[in-house]
Amino acid sequence: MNLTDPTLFCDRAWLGGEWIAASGAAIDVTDPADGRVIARVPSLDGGAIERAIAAADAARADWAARPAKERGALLRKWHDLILANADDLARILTAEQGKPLAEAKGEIVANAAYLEWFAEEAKRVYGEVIPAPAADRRVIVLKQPVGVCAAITPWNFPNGMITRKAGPALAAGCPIIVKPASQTPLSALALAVLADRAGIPGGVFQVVTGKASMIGGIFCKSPKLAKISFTGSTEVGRWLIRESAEGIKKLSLELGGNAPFLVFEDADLDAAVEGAMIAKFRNSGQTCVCANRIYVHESIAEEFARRLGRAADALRVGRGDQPGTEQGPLIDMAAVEKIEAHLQDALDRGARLVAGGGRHALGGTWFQPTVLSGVSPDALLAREETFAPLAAIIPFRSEAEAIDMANASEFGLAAYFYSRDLARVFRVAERLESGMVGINTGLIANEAAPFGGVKQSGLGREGSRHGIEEYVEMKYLCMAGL
Ligand SMILES: NC(=O)C1=CN([C@@H]2O[C@H](COP(=O)(O)OP(=O)(O)OC[C@H]3O[C@@H](n4cnc5c(N)ncnc54)[C@H](OP(=O)(O)O)[C@@H]3O)[C@@H](O)[C@H]2O)C=CC1
Ligand SMILES: O=C(O)[C@H](O)CS(=O)(=O)O
Repeated sequence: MNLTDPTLFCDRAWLGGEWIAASGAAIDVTDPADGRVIARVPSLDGGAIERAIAAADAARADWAARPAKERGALLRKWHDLILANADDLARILTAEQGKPLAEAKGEIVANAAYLEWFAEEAKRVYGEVIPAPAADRRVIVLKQPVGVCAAITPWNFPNGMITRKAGPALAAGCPIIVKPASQTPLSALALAVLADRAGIPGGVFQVVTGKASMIGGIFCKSPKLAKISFTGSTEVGRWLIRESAEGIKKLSLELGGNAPFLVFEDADLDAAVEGAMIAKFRNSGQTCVCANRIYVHESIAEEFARRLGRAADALRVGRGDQPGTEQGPLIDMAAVEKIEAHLQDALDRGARLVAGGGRHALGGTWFQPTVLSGVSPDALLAREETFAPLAAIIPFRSEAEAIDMANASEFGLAAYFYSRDLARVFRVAERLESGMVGINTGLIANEAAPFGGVKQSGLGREGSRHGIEEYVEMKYLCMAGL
């Protein structure tokens, strides 16, 4: 990997301030570009997970009692170390996840910004003094950390999904235990090396690796653990709700999406194509906010398809660590099989192939950036998240029809639309059923904005001043006889 600092490549779990090497059961970490095993990380047993929770619980009071400014300073130091080591972190990320190096570095830098943001927000967790209904009373609201938290994170953003959760948790005064995806634990462990270097206590930020259902089960049942923040599939999100029901855990869930992308007849077509390329093909189509259903007004649908197809054909497909690569491999063969099923279903229902259309000549899990036009609104891909580089163009006749089709989904994470008509911009933005709407842009996430969904796309928000509220409880003090 040619790391400037080889100590960032770490294959041990970070538990209570100790590095735990694999002894017995282990998880192979592979490079999706060639299937080569690049590391083996421990598959911890239940006892180790309980020890991590105990270590977090032991660290809880001291961490919560530290002045917010001090917690913020440590977060800031961690942020600075991440930026200083961004090139190495990007190499590790690309090796285990496959995305192009430039995108990997983009993920790291853009999401380190959440640490910087919450380092500042730590100082602004304000309580309230509320005018009381009686003269002898005072109503005061304190905001206090919820307690020990766990984060379960996915493989598509192995670095960013951790800083987005750890930033607000640590800022609010909560220790956090991270269970990264088994396919991409090395980015999480590199972050732990830097957290330790920044001076964040061992029990306050931990990374455990192992069997997901076992670890998730312990998180859900432990009375010492107050909250779980999860990003991943809706299926696992539902499972976490069920498993944690007994102990009434707090949950933040960032689940599946099925983003509609609407292009109206008054749109700037070049801008819409550029936005669709980002919203569809970033991370090879493996983001939860990826455009999955592209609805284009029938008067411009063919022209839009032609331009999008040309742009998709021009994408440079290759290994993420090769200069100039714009599209890396998919994470695994299951992802390849899913895109094939969605593609075949759309073709069977009459769609026309504009670009790509199958596995890439590179073999493995590479897939050609693919564009379809004339897709039926009933196609499988209109109902299920494809999570792969398949852009499906579905023509529409009227604004009302476009909005109805966009909202005909149980998901509601992101939506996008392109229009230059100001009245339409407000009308459509207000009617779309999603937590986030990109208007004349295909890129919406940033640390200052509340990221999250409605309907079955999840619960809670990450980023912005609202993000830290997920990690604090209100306590109301009722003062009488004054
Ligand atoms: N919202 C988003 O950003 C994401 C959405 N997805 C969607 O989900 C689909 C499937 O992807 P997949 O990776 O399987 O997603 P999962 O939801 O299975 O995985 C996400 C995380 O949850 C963990 N996990 C899996 N099962 C459990 C469990 N029972 N209890 C606790 N944690 C668990 C995984 O661990 P482990 O890796 O060890 O199994 C991983 O850390 C994708 O095709 C996509 O549609 C996927 C990833 C991110
Ligand atoms: O897949 C996700 O979780 C997000 O889409 C990542 S991003 O859009 O915020 O970069």
